[in-house]
Amino acid sequence: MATSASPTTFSLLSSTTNSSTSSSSTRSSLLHLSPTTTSSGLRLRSAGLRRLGFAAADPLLALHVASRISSASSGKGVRAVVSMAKKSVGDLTAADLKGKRVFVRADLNVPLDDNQNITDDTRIRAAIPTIKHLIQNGAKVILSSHLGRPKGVTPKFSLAPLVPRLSELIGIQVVKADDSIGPEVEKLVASLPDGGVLLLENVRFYKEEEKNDPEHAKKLAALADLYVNDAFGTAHRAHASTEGVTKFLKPSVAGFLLQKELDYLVGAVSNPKRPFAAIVGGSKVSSKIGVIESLLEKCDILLLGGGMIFTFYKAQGLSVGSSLVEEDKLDLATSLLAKAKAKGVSLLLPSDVVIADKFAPDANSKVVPASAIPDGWMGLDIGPESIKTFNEALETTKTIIWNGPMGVFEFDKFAVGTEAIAKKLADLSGKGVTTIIGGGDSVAAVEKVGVANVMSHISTGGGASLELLEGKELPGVLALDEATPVAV
Ligand SMILES: Nc1ncnc2c1ncn2[C@@H]1O[C@H](COP(=O)(O)OP(=O)(O)O)[C@@H](O)[C@H]1O
Ligand SMILES: O=C(OP(=O)(O)O)[C@H](O)COP(=O)(O)O
Repeated sequence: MATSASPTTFSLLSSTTNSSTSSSSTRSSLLHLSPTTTSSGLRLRSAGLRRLGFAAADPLLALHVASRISSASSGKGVRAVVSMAKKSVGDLTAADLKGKRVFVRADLNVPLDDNQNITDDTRIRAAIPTIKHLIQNGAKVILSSHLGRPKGVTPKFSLAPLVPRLSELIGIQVVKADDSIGPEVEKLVASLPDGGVLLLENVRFYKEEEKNDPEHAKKLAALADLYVNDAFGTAHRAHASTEGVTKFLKPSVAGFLLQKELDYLVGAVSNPKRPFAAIVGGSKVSSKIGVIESLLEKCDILLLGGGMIFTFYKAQGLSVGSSLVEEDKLDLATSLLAKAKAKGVSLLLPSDVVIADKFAPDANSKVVPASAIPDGWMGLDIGPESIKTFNEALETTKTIIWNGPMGVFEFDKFAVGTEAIAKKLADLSGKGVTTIIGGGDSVAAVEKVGVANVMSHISTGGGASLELLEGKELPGVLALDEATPVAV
């Protein structure tokens, strides 16, 4: 849990704020605020928080944040709150941008099918407002992203398939580099016209990217004059292109998408309407299972699906056949089950699963109880009984955050659980429940069902939104320049 010792953090509030008694703790913080609050102080606080989107969302929450930062910075509350806002790309005008080379880190990690076709372009569309603002103000945009988790140069993880869609959405032909650093890239940058866009090759083709190697970050930075981070989906990674590069480029500012995501998620999830449910699935078990611990501090109901569940089953002594399992997380799974019980959180694991005899769209499949997965079979979706139980649990909620599909939804046979949950959330959204979907594949699933537009918020970051929910600081955000304090 982040303590917000630094006044410049951009994380969610502490567990006291997010506890089931959040509204009363918010009020008590307000009372604590009053002795140090002057009327001008309040105005400054409000101004700083409005920049983050708090004031419109919830004045009580806004003041609570002010109070918390105020106490964390020993009497320098007003200055701290104002400085907490990050400088925005919207603060940069033509005077700052014309003719300048701007390194834009986006998260263009979109799903591709076997023929390299984009199956969901949400993340590309989300990156467009920042790119357009820059080119309309005469900047030369050097656009970068990762795709997947390649080990070295891997053609199937090239960003080349993204060029046509990017060009169409931006409205100009995007030039593609075959590398992300080096003399060839430098030549392309030098020939880029004002208002032009150069897409670098997958930044993860260099292992130095994920190591956040300073020398590598310096090479990336050498391509540009200033930096914009708009990669919310990767803001929880301290990599060379998300964090290291900021040490060498000034100003380093937040893009519109990054700001929009933070504004919504910090506001909605720090003080959720209760009961508050989280649904966690997908395949990134090792990076998400840890999040469950802190979700147990914040949620009333926790539903688990996807590849996540088999580690829990195995930890309970069940056989899981050849399903996805993280052997080194078995003890953690056991302790999480115990913790949920102790905390009175309703942690639901699917009672039945759809199993397959191979990982393929044409696999033979059948529904079995979770306790009866035979050897040689793997669980690829939640079963009908589980869908019913999950739907009933969700009926009782007021806020739901969902990250990670319930099954291998890319194969029609194993998409039923994910689609049922997507439809249920759409239905509840129509009834006033706050529904937040995070993660590349989860969003793709919701798009596939055609219900994305009815959800309260579609987040381009799965892991990032969960870490924000945990109260962790996002390194990609922390590294950015603070906004200049505004006089009110
Ligand atoms: N039971 C399962 N076994 C293996 N993979 C699964 C299972 N359930 C879901 N998945 C896979 O999880 C992937 C998405 O996981 P993840 O990246 O964690 O989600 P997100 O991108 O929404 O954060 C999908 O490609 C899906 O096929
Ligand atoms: O797809 C992503 O994260 P997500 O699956 O948690 O939404 C981001 O692009 C980050 O990718 P990473 O988890 O390989 O660092």
